Amino acid sequence: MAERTVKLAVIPGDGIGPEVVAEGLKVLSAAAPAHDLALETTEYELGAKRWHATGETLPDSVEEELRGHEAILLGAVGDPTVPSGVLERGLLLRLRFSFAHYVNLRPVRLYPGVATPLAGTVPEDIDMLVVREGTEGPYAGMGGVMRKGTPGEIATQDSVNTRFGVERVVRYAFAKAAQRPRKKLTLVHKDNVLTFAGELWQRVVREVGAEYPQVAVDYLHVDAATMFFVTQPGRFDVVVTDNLFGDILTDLGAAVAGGIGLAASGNINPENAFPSMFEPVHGSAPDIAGRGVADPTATILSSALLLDHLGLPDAAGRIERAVAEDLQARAKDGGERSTPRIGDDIARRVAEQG
Ligand SMILES: NC(=O)C1=CN([C@@H]2O[C@H](COP(=O)(O)OP(=O)(O)OC[C@H]3O[C@@H](n4cnc5c(N)ncnc54)[C@H](O)[C@@H]3O)[C@@H](O)[C@H]2O)C=CC1
Ligand SMILES: CC(C)CC(=O)C(=O)O
Ligand SMILES: [Mg+2]
Repeated sequence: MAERTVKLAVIPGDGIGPEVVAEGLKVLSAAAPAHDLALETTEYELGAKRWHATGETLPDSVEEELRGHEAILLGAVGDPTVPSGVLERGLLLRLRFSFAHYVNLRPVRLYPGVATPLAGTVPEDIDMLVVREGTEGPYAGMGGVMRKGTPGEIATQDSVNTRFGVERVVRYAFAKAAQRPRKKLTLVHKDNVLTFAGELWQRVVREVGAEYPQVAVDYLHVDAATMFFVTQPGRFDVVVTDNLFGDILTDLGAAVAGGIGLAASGNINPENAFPSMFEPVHGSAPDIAGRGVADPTATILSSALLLDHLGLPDAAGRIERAVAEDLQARAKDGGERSTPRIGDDIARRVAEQG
């Protein structure tokens, strides 16, 4: 009998979601025996297919069931046959909001051997942790449309920034920065224009920062930050930012660190009052879905974040090492591999480790 059973909910979702999630599960299963783990997975069919069949995005009863799991592994949601936002808001954001995933944790790390478009232009020591706020900002869903369809139409989309919401994510970011060797935190915002929200973020960072004198604090406007992600990525250690800025910055971070197919994320409820949810940074990529060409590495690394969050850092480290080895091997032979083949190769490296 395994020492620990991990109760995992799996939402493959749309597009390449099911393809990459299958590889994430393959690698998790390969890692489990060496750490005396058993995986008890329950798969939920949510996404475009269910919406077309029933009109449902996330029934209350399913949300309730998900609540009973230790963690959720998600592929991606969104499909060209469904109006934009229906699944993204009705399923993904609903889960992030309902389960208080106020930390959207997105490591941006350039692994040895991985090609970056920055090659030869800047020092390529990229190792940052983007702590994106996950439940507020312009994603909150506040706003509306007036005089729709008329020449005087006005659409507003408010950014919600509560003291409570900002402080809890800033506290998490400082705690992370204090644990890392470089102990640096950069707040990214736009306080020269978004003055109300920006001033709140600045004040909270100042106040919480006083409790962390060992952490050096920097501030960048988001436009300048995008430039420095490309021209000086080494200046970033922990980045804390709002929901929208963090969304945009982490696709850019993925691009400079070897591509969107490698970028992992966790939607975390640090208090474990609700299950945290792990997913690649990328979306459902309908342009390549069903062809077996999606890179599952982002989902595999997200599975490692999942294990780490569940207090299983050794098992997480096993997966990360296997991915690092696989990325080194790719750098040498460079051949194209299918989605399941990459999963097989990483699972084999996971199993082969002593
Ligand atoms: N967390 C989620 O579920 C997210 C869902 N979406 C949804 O996904 C759909 C497509 O959105 P896009 O803006 O096109 O973003 P996307 O991330 O799905 O795709 C952007 C580009 O990256 C490529 N790509 C993505 N993942 C890849 C992988 N693993 N391997 C190789 N190439 C990969 C795609 O082929 C595409 O060319 C939309 O419905 C969108 O709303 C978008 C982002 C996040
Ligand atoms: C609601 C999602 C589609 C937002 C997104 O792009 C992301 O979380 O990366
Ligand atoms: Mg995104």
